[in-house]
Amino acid sequence: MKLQAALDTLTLDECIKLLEQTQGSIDVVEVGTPFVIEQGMVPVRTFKEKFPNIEVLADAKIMDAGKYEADKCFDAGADIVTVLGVSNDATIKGVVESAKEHGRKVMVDMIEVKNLAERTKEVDQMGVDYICVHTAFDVQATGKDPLDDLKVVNSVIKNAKSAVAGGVKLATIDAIVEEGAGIIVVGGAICNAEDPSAMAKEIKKHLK
Ligand SMILES: O=C([C@H](O)CO)[C@H](O)[C@H](O)COP(=O)(O)O
Repeated sequence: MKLQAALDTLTLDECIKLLEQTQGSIDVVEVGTPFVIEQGMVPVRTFKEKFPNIEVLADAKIMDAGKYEADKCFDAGADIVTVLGVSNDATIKGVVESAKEHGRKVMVDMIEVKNLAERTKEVDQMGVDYICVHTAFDVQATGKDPLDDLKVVNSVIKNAKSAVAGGVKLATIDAIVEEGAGIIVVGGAICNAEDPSAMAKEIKKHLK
């Protein structure tokens, strides 16, 4: 069970400080979508160079031109790239092809997938590594959390590992750990904490 820190709002210097102070706690560092929009692949290259033992995930949320866009992320040093589960199968297969060529991994983000069980079964046949349930940031305010979706995915998944994202925090981590997931993604609960490093270490203690 890995802890993925989703770095969406910190500066590059703040991220580096966090990773230096938490060595051993953060297994996967996510260059979040807002960070990619702001700085492209610069953080991916920087993290890979400075922290070769931490896996780097580029949260590109690819929706089209799967192979072409995934190539860009993997060439920059990403170990894992995200593609949206609502994308066409051809897009997901393109990302998988790129990952196989580079010897890297694919996470399918199931954000806003309506037919979750059905789509999970389909995507699970495409050679992807992780299938991630994800309560959208814009939906979290309604009180929805990703635990029920995680149960759905865990009940049908056969090949890939599950992952979970969307408002995960200290108060909800134990129920998620109990349900089980290959990767637990935590963003705001770490980045917005008074002491992000201490929070990352505390959350890591709850993982199996
Ligand atoms: O992917 C994310 C979101 O769509 C914004 O780009 C976040 O990284 C992901 O949801 C984890 O962050 P938190 O929900 O704040 O834990």
